[in-house]
Amino acid sequence: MSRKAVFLDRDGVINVDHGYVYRPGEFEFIEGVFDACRHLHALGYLLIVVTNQSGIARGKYTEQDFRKLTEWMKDRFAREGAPLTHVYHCPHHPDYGNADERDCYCRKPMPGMIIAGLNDYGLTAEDCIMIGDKRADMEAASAAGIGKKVLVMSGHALSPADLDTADSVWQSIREATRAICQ
Ligand SMILES: O=P(O)(O)OC[C@@H](O)[C@H]1O[C@@H](OP(=O)(O)O)[C@@H](O)[C@@H](O)[C@@H]1O
Ligand SMILES: [Mg+2]
Ligand SMILES: [Zn+2]
Repeated sequence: MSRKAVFLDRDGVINVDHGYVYRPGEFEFIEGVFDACRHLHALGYLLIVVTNQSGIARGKYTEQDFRKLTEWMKDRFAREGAPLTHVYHCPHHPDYGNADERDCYCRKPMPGMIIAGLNDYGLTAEDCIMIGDKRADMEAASAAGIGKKVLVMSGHALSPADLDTADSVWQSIREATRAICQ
């Protein structure tokens, strides 16, 4: 049997994007995210987070701050019966750091984090789903050959051109999952 995953963007999909969130106190889970992820897990999807964290390159918070928040978030998901298999992050931004960091392959819309997940867990890209709140999420998924690209409106404002990059658009991960699991 092929192995499949749902690749989840973090800010705007799992939690409200208050802008460069790095403390549990400011991490506001989006309504229905645990139910949705429990459901996807029960259907045999691995739950893999792929998140741009340019707040690290920008000096807003550190790798250690990010790691602490991630451990806390993973613990919450585990206790809700929806364990996260892996959280990949890109700490870079094109305006900061050395040439390699500025031009990295992991910052979405580049597909590096998704490709790492496909390889690390032996996944079939065509059977996987990406859920994101920005065009960059859809473009990264497309470049990695992900089978289903889903945009949600619980994060950034989306233009008609952005909406065109997705296979389907839903209010939030809750509605997206209901549709996927029908
Ligand atoms: O949505 P994901 O990939 O999980 O994470 C995005 C965040 O790291 C931040 O990404 C920033 O974009 P820039 O990185 O500055 O372009 C802005 O969109 C922030 O509001 C947001 O918090
Ligand atoms: Mg996002
Ligand atoms: Zn990167």
